[in-house]
Amino acid sequence: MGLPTWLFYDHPEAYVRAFDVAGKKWSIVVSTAPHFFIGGNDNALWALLVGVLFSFGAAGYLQMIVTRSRRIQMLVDERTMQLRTANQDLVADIAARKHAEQELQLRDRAIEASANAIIITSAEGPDYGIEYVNPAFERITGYAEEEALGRNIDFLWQRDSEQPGIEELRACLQEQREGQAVMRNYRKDGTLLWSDMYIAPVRDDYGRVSHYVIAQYDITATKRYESELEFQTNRDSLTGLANRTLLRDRLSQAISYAYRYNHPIWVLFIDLDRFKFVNDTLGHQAGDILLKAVASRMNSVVRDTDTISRMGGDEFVVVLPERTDSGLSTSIVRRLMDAIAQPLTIEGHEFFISSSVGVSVYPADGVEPETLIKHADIAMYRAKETGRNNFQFYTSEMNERALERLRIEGDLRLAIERDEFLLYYQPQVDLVSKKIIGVEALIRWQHPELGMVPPARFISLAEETGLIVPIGNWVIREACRQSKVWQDEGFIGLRTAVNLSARQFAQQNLVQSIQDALTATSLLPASLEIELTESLVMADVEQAIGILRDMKTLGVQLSIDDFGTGYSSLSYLKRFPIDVLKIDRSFVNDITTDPDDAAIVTSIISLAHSLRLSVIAEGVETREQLDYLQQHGCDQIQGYFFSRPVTAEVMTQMLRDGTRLQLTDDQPA
Ligand SMILES: Nc1nc2c(ncn2[C@@H]2O[C@@H]3COP(=O)(O)O[C@H]4[C@@H](O)[C@H](n5cnc6c(=O)[nH]c(N)nc65)O[C@@H]4COP(=O)(O)O[C@H]3[C@H]2O)c(=O)[nH]1
Repeated sequence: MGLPTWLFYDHPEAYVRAFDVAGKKWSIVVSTAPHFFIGGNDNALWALLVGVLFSFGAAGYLQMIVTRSRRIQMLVDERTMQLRTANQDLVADIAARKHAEQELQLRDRAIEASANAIIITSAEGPDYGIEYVNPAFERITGYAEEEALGRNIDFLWQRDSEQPGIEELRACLQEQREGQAVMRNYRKDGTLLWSDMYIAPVRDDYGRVSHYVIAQYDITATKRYESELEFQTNRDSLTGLANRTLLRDRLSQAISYAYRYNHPIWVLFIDLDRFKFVNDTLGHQAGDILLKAVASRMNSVVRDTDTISRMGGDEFVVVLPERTDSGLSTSIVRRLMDAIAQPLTIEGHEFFISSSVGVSVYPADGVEPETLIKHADIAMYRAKETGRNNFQFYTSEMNERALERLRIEGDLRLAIERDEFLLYYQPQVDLVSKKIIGVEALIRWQHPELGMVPPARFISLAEETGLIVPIGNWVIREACRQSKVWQDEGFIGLRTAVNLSARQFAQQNLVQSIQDALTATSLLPASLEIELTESLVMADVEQAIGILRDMKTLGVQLSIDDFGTGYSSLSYLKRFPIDVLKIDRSFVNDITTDPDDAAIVTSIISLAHSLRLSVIAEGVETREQLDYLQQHGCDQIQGYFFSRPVTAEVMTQMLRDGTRLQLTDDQPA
C-alpha cells in the first residue's frame, strides 16, 4: 500500500500506448515521475502539522469541556435530587408536627372536656404542688383553679388523715410508680366526696419523672348505693344496729386481731328486763320506739371500734375488743346498763327499763364467735335468775373478780365522804448527813370490812373511773397540811413528796388545785415535791414540759419516779424542769446480784449528776444495796432498810428523835 494520493503534489495520468510487434503485444507507458508533496513544501508541511495539532488540541479541549459539563450536570442532578428528598422530608415533618400539634390540642381539649377531674402535680417533694386542674376538678370539688394551684393535694382530705389510701398515694410518689386508691375527699363546702384516684408518673425527654397525673373519679353515688346495700344486708332495719350477719363478721375480725395481739375480747349478751310488758300494754309501736331509744343510748356509750348488734326481739349483743390505750372493765358494762336504764317517756308514760347482761371472754370462754355468743347467752340467763338488772360472767372466777371490783368501785365513791383514806409516810434519808430530809406520802384505805387496802388494789380502778381526781386532790391537800404541821414544829427543809396519776396530770386545773392546797395550808411551796412517773411525762413530751413549767412557777419541787423503766430520751430529760430522779425499785433490788442492774444504777446516778439533779434510790432493803449506792455517789435512799411507810404520828416521832441512818463505815458512837 502506498501513501494516499492526496499527499502527492502532481500526478497527471500516465500515457499508455499498446501495439503489436513481431506478434507480441507491446505497450509504452509514459508518465511523470511522481514527487512527494511535502518535498519543497516545508511551510505547508508545518502549517499542516500545526493545523493537525491544533485540531487535536481543540478536540481535546472540547472533550474536556464536554466531560466537565457532564459532571456538573450530574452534580446538579444529584443536588436537585437531595433537595427534593429534603423537601419531601420537610413536608412530611411539617405534616407530622401538625399532626402532633393537632393531637396535643385534641388531648388538651379532651382533658379540658373530661367529665372526671384531672390533676397534674409537680414531682418535686415535699409539696408536690398542683400545676394544673381541669374544669371538671373545679366542678366536682368546688375549688377554683387558683385555689388549688401550688397546693399539696392533701387539702382534699382535710383532717380525715386516717385513710389507707393516703399511704398508697404517698408510696406512689416515693416509689415513682402508678397506683390507685379510694379516698374520702371533701368538697370546698365540706361535704364528703368519695373519689377513686389513679396516679401515674409523667416522665420528661430524659426519662426523669417531672410530674404526676391524677385522675379523680367521683364515686360518691356508687358508695352511697353500696352503703345502702350494705346497710340492708348487714343492719337491723328498725334500729340500724348490726344484724347477726355483721355481728359474726365483726366478731371474727375482732378475734383474729385479738389473737395476733394477745388481747382479750368481751362479748355481752343483753336482754331488756321488762320489754314484754311494754310491748303487751302499749303495743308494738311503743315497743319499737323503746328499742330504737335503747339502741341509740347504747351507741352513745361505746367506742367506734365496738360493735352493737340486735339479735331480734329485745336481745342485743355487744362486742368489746380491748384496746392498747384502755383495758376492759366492768365499768363499761355498768355504763351500758345505766344508759339503758335512763327513764323514757312513751305516749305520756314514763318507763324505766333495766337489763340483764351475760359476759363471755375471749379466749377463756371460747375462741369461735358462735361459742362466745352462746356462753354470753348462758351467762345472761344466770344474771336474770339472780334478780335482773344485773350482770354475770360466764366463768365463776371472772365473776368473783368482777364482784370485788364492783364492790371496791362502789365503796371507793363513798370513801372520801366517809373519811376512810389516810396517808402513810416513808422517810427519805440523805447519804451524807444520814438525816431524814424528806418523806413520801403513800395513800392507804381503811376499809370498814376489808381492813387496810393497799393502793395496788384501788389506784388503777380509781384511775379508770375518774375517782382518782378527787382522791388525788385530797392526797395533795392532806400531805400539805401534815407537812405544814412538821414545818411549824421546826422541821424546816423537810420535803413531802406526793404521787400524781396520769388522770390527774391531764386535769385542766391541776396547777390551780396545787396552788389552792399550798395557799389553804400556808405551806412553803419548796416543801412540796410532786412525783410524776417517767411514762406519764413521756406520753406527750411537749405538753408535759408546759405543765411542768407551770408547776415549777409555783415553787414546788418536781421528781421523776420509776426512772429507768420507761424510754426517756436524754434530750427530753434535759428540757424537763425537774429536781430529782428516783431510781426504780426493780433496779435497786438486784443491784448486788445482777451486773446489768448495777450498771444501770451507776449510769442513772452519773446521768442525774451531769444534769445537776439529785438522785434517790427507792426500795433499798439491804445493807449491801445501801453500801453499793453510797459508794457510787447516790444522794438519798428510801426503803424498808431504813423504814417502812409509817403513820404521821410515827413519822413525827422519828423526826423528833432525829433518827439517823447507820452506814457500814460509821464509827460506833
Ligand atoms: N418491796 C419494797 N417496797 C417498798 C420499799 N420501800 C418502799 N416500798 C413501797 O414502794 C412503793 C413506793 O411508791 P411508788 O413507787 O410511788 O408506788 C406507789 C404509787 O405508784 C401508788 N400510790 C401510792 N400512793 C399514791 C397516791 O397518793 N396517789 C397516787 N396517784 N398513787 C399512789 O401506789 C404504789 C404503791 O404504793 P405502796 O403500796 O404504798 O408502795 C410504796 C412503798 O410502800 C422496799 O424497800 N421494798
